[in-house]
Amino acid sequence: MLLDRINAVNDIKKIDPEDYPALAEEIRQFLIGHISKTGGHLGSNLGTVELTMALHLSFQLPEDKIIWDVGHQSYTHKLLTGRKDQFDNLRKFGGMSGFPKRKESNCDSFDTGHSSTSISAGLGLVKARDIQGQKNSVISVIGDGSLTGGMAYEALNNAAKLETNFIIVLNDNNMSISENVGGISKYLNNIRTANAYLDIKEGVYNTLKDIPRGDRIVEGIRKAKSGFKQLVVPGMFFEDMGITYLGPVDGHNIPAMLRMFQEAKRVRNTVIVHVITQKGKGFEPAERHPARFHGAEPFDTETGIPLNPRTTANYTDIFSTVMCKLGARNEKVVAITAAMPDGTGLRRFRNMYPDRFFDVGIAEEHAVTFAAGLAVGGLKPVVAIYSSFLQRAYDQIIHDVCIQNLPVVFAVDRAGIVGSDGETHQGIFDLSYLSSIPNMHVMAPKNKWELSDMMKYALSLNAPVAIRYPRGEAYAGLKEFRAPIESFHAEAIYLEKDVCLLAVGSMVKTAEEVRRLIREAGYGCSLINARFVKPIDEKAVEYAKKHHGITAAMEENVASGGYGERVREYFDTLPGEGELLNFAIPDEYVEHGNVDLLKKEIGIDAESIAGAILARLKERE
Ligand SMILES: Cc1ncc(C[n+]2csc(CCOP(=O)(O)OP(=O)(O)O)c2C)c(N)n1
Ligand SMILES: CC(=O)[C@@H](O)[C@H](O)COP(=O)(O)O
Ligand SMILES: [Mg+2]
Repeated sequence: MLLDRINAVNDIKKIDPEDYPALAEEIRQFLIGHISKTGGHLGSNLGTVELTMALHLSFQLPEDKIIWDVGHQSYTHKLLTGRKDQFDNLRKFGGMSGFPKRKESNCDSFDTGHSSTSISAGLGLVKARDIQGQKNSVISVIGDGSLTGGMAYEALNNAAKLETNFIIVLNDNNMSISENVGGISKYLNNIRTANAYLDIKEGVYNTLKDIPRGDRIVEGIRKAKSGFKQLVVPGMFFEDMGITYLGPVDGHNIPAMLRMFQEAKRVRNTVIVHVITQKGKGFEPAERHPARFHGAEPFDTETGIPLNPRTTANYTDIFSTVMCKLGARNEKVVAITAAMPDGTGLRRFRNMYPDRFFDVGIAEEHAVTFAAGLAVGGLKPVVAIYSSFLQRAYDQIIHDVCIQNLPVVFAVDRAGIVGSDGETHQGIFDLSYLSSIPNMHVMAPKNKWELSDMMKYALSLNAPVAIRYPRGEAYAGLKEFRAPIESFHAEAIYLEKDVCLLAVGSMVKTAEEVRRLIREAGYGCSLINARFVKPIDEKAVEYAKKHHGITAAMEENVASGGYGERVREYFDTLPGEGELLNFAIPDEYVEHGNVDLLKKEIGIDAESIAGAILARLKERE
């Protein structure tokens, strides 16, 4: 096996060039074999095998710096930098991350996870290099999807005036997670098509040259080609900015890329190398369904069929269904996604109401201000964005939506611990960052029915509302508790003495288990579903304080600025013996791993919470 000879960075340079195709094939089989068991970002990694090999052959790591945009395509890079043995624990708690991590390897030069950051970070590394008189290369690898993000253009604008070498590799597979969208995607498509056209022409020239008077015909065509070239010359958009454009080059042809990277190294300014790759290459199901294999759960390597198909609805499914119903009821309802029509469940809405659906690309900031414009224009926008990606649009939420008190509904998916994607993707800040904004309403459903009810309620409010719900299975318990949503009121589920649990969203399910354990220990226990995190229901807090024992505020969010802190602000002003304990995520980042395991680690699982409450009750007795 060629892979057996790759145990450390730069070992690839010892491989005979004739063996590169065989090595690429071994890497593909390795990735398919491992990701089929652990899950992970399959399609993007299969597409970048040769590209990564060419980069590692052309540059000297760790001195040269490669920055992987998003970082979900960095598995081959991990393999080629001595991390082969860690793939069994890919994205598992304590195991190797699915993204580049500087703490994991000195060959990972910048941590990523969110898109469109690589050019800014790369430019920073270039400037740091130049100021310190260093000579290394800096290479930012960005996908065509990530090139729809505004930050990439801010960085290109800045990089255009550079007078030293900075290499940007545009990894163009004509896909974001789903189909790529917008003007830039169309522009890149034109380059690809024109390139294919020019290739065909080369074939025609060669044939014509061999026939009588063929030379003169070829000359005529060349002239026509020049005119054509003026219209569609590859990369003029970048060239006009002052950035050198090279390519396009076949991203599965290692010798061609090696030549291109040598040329790129000689450029004395910012240079874009446009590389064409195929997402999912080498695994037929992923080639046919690139969106499905973008982020894969464990699957059968023969068929690509998931090993553990889902049998229950998740919150995204519920949101998807309710959006279709709301769209039918009210034609002013419009839906916006930032490049996640599948992840957010909006594809069905798009299929039913294509004119009222907008995929704006990986552009969360724009999505929010665009929604504000739609609201001012008289429509009812619903913006569906994952909790951690919505962090991008904080100013837009304040400046464009909330100051004007506009009726924009934020469907905040993946709120809470998301699991294997780790630090960059945990949705653990939204309750804090949203609750601190005047005019904003923040809600969280306890179960699948409540998500539907909250969506309907949110659209009836003439103000900004955020509804946050977690990744994964929608809770189907507590069905019998479905009191209508009333403005800013919590929902009483069980009322007893001793202990009172005030739980937010996903934590209501945990609270049921906490309550069971507390009652088993001989205490009474109330359970209140908070429903609103902002404004908080003060009556519920007053009721909680009447318990002489412990009140526990429970949330899947950081403690700082979260629900518990808001409760405490009021709780401490009230008379009574009761004591408040906050159960939330401590002031640290939560790494990747199984969700239940992570909750246990940080002490927000049922056993930990019940144990802490019972211990405190005993101390008080
Ligand atoms: C700010 C932000 N929004 C959304 C995402 C989710 N996301 C991850 S990869 C991806 C598509 C990236 O497309 P591209 O850069 O072309 O890479 P490919 O997956 O095609 O390899 C998206 C939308 C993200 N990581 N960061
Ligand atoms: C890399 C990235 O940001 C996305 O692919 C993300 O991993 C999707 O997460 P979900 O699997 O929760 O949709
Ligand atoms: Mg792409």
